[in-house]
Amino acid sequence: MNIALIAHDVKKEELVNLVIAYEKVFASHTLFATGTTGQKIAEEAKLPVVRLKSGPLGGDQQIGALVAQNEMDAVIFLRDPLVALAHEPDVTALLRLCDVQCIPVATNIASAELLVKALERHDLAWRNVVHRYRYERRSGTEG
Ligand SMILES: O=C(CO)COP(=O)(O)O
Repeated sequence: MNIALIAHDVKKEELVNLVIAYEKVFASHTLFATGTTGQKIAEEAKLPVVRLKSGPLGGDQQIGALVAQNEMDAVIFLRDPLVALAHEPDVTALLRLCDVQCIPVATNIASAELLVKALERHDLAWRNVVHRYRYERRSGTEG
């Protein structure tokens, strides 16, 4: 599964701690993250992360593009609910695309933990069907 991890500055430590606490679960997936979040996860949780641009520089939009292409299976986005950000439109667009594609998205640590437990139980295994279908269409091997 492809999992996107994003956290605003006041929430980065919470997200890193979540990744460390559920390291075994996260280690069995491909992790994507916005720039600074990804750097912290790589350094502190010692897991490989595909790092995209920093959120304010377009990283949220890059993850949004992956969601739009149905390539992202879950998004954990720990937002700071108490400040307005210059790139708020990018944040809103990403969350909207998750709703468009019906991609599970957690925006606080409580729902993030439920999502990780669902991953641990393989509740999202049906997404492999989506990936296989996309692969077959690309390679022209569909039946
Ligand atoms: O701003 C962000 C998401 O909107 C997060 O970006 P960084 O991970 O680069 O701090």
